[in-house]
Amino acid sequence: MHNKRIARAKINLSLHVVGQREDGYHLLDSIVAFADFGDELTFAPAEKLDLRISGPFGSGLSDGKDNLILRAAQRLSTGQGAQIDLLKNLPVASGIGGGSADAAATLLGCAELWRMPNSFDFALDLGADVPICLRSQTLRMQGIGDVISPLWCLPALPMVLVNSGDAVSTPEVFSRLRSKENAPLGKMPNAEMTIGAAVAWIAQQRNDLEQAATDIVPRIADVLATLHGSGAELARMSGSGASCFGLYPSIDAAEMAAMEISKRQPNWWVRAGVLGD
Ligand SMILES: C[C@@](CO)(OP(=O)(O)O)[C@H](O)COP(=O)(O)OP(=O)(O)OC[C@H]1O[C@@H](n2ccc(N)nc2=O)[C@H](O)[C@@H]1O
Ligand SMILES: Nc1ncnc2c1ncn2[C@@H]1O[C@H](COP(=O)(O)OP(=O)(O)O)[C@@H](O)[C@H]1O
Repeated sequence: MHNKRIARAKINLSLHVVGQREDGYHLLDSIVAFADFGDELTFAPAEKLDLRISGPFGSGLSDGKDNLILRAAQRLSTGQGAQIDLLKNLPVASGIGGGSADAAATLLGCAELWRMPNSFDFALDLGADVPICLRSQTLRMQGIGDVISPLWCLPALPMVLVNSGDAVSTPEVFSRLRSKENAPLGKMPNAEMTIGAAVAWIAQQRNDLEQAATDIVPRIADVLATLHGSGAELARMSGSGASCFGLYPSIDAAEMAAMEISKRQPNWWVRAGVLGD
């Protein structure tokens, strides 16, 4: 009856802002991949909906109705309850979609517990990143997150993810963006690439939110410089920040770099892992 899910961290390998809708939401063109680590959620039968939170980033996160987990469960429930336990391993409000990944894991976990079909046409209302987190696979995201296409050309990518402890508000970053109409993603290769070719192609793309986020949190520039200094072949911010990732030629190189960064910056959150399906 119980079930357990990993809400994998989402990384925007590139994020182009290509326009703005009349309701203020920005149109994106983004390549998204998922890490092999994330928050851990368990779902068990219960009379009512209840959420318990633990883990390194659990304190300060509300376990009330505003938590995306309870919002997702409430939206799906037709009266059923569940005991949901969250081990919050991912930093909050950090551009890696932890809240959206938790919401997506909750929809899947509760649907299994309640023997309901996996059909969540309301997912986008919970957050722009929830539909992609339901897929948790490498993909291209367009529109505001509602247009999703699979991507086969990227190999598994060794990476290090770093957060300096600075939370950034997504709406604030978007509101500071100077140019709202930028070039879309470059032409996509149609055959699977080597790690080197993939990194070279990703390097030609951009994160259009990086400058606006760095204006709010100047330390993002230090995080990027540290990743470059640790041997990353590419370093970039994810989402609206402030987490940044580096890509490396091998998992050994990524693990060595993570150890080196942790030694130099013991207060930063640093994780080595692999991005891909
Ligand atoms: C920017 C992205 C890129 O993957 O990632 P994060 O930085 O959040 O991880 C996402 O689009 C974020 O998705 P999500 O965090 O679910 O956003 P939402 O809760 O729907 O939106 C929060 C607010 O951000 C702004 N917003 C969000 C998405 C978008 N395409 N345009 C926007 O202008 C709006 O002001 C909105 O009210
Ligand atoms: N389960 C949850 N995990 C993380 N954040 C949550 C959750 N529920 C609600 N939130 C709220 O959602 C906002 C965005 O959080 P998050 O998804 O971590 O950001 P981002 O997409 O930038 O990584 C935060 O301000 C946080 O307070």
